[in-house]
Amino acid sequence: MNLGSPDSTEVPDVKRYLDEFLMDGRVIDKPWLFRAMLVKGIIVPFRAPKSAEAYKSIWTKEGSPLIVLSEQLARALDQEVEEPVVIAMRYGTPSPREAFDKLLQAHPDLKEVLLIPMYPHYAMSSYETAVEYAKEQHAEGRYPFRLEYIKPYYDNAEYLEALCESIRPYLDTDYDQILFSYHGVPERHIYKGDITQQHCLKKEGCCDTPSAAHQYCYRHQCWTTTKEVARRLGIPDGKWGFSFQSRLGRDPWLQPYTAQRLEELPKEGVKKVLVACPAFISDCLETLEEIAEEGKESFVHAGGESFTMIPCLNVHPLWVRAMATWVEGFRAGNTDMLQRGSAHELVPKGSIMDII
Ligand SMILES: C=CC1=C(C)c2cc3[nH]c(cc4nc(cc5[nH]c(cc1n2)c(C)c5CCC(=O)O)C(CCC(=O)O)=C4C)c(C)c3C=C
Ligand SMILES: [Fe+2]
Ligand SMILES: [Fe+2]
Repeated sequence: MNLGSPDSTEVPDVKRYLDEFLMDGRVIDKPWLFRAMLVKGIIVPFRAPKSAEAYKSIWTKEGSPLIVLSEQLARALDQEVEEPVVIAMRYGTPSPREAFDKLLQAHPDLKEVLLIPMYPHYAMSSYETAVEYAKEQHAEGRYPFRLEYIKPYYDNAEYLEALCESIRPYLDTDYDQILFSYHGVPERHIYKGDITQQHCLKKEGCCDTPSAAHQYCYRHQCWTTTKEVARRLGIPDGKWGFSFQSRLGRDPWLQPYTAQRLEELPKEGVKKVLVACPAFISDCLETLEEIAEEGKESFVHAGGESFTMIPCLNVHPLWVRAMATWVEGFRAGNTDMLQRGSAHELVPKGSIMDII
């Protein structure tokens, strides 16, 4: 299950998509009336034409890269495992319901479905909203099969191996720094998801200090993936960086901001940069347009000489194998990779509960 894209690059389709996306209370966590006025009155009308132009610059003849690559990944996994594989999207199509119906039509005796979120890290606005939406649609449809889902895999050995191998060839080139750029979230989301309510962004070095909060802390999980990849690939300190992209609005989001770092790096002597985006499994608008087009332009404009975006895992054979290993484990009754519960159920009332 991935995020989803508009049906086409036409402004009305982009408007419909942005409306569904941004009216999600786990993405813009404001009271419904305020959110509706903000999203329908300001963000969608102003953003849709710009987003449509951005989508046009990455769209392929088969459609949105995110959907096309998700479909290719499903086909590759289908070849690797005995079980049938279909895709679902959080916004747009195919919805989890359409995916469940398709599976059930072809396999009327279906007993269990395993959902693999295309998000290695837990965030209220990505992993949690996808899983909760699939759970809702599963319950509403009264399907005769059980639904289980893979937990965030930011520190999973098979995932990290695939990610490292997808990056390794680029490290043989002449580069000054590799920047790990993750999709950002508002800092507020991190405070809300802290099940201890006293750890995240409240203590110096919180992401390196053991805490029960880390099970649901997006920043900790992105930090862990970065440190593990750097360690496994032997990238020396000073040759890697960590930042967050795609900020929307004026509230503080996780920092440092990728856009700002790409302008600062040439002045710090980093003239040749590699950028990896591990929050995304499939290349999409945020990697192909925001990083490879806009990010490159601002880096070069600030004095950078060479900019290389490392593709996402997409259909990398080791990534397909990693997923196949989880499916095979599930088939054998191993529950290690299954998610149980969500931050949404654990944080004290008066925080995440407020958003609904
Ligand atoms: C408040 C706004 C947003 C939050 C929070 C957010 C979190 C978040 N998003 C992804 C993954 C993707 N986001 C993508 C596009 C996108 N994201 C937002 C806003 C927020 N995302 C918008 C408005 C858009 C649409 C495009 C635009 O107008 O900028 C995509 C790409 C989709 C595609 O079709 O290619 C992905 C993927 C994560 C992982 C995340 C939290 C961790
Ligand atoms: Fe996003
Ligand atoms: Fe944290």
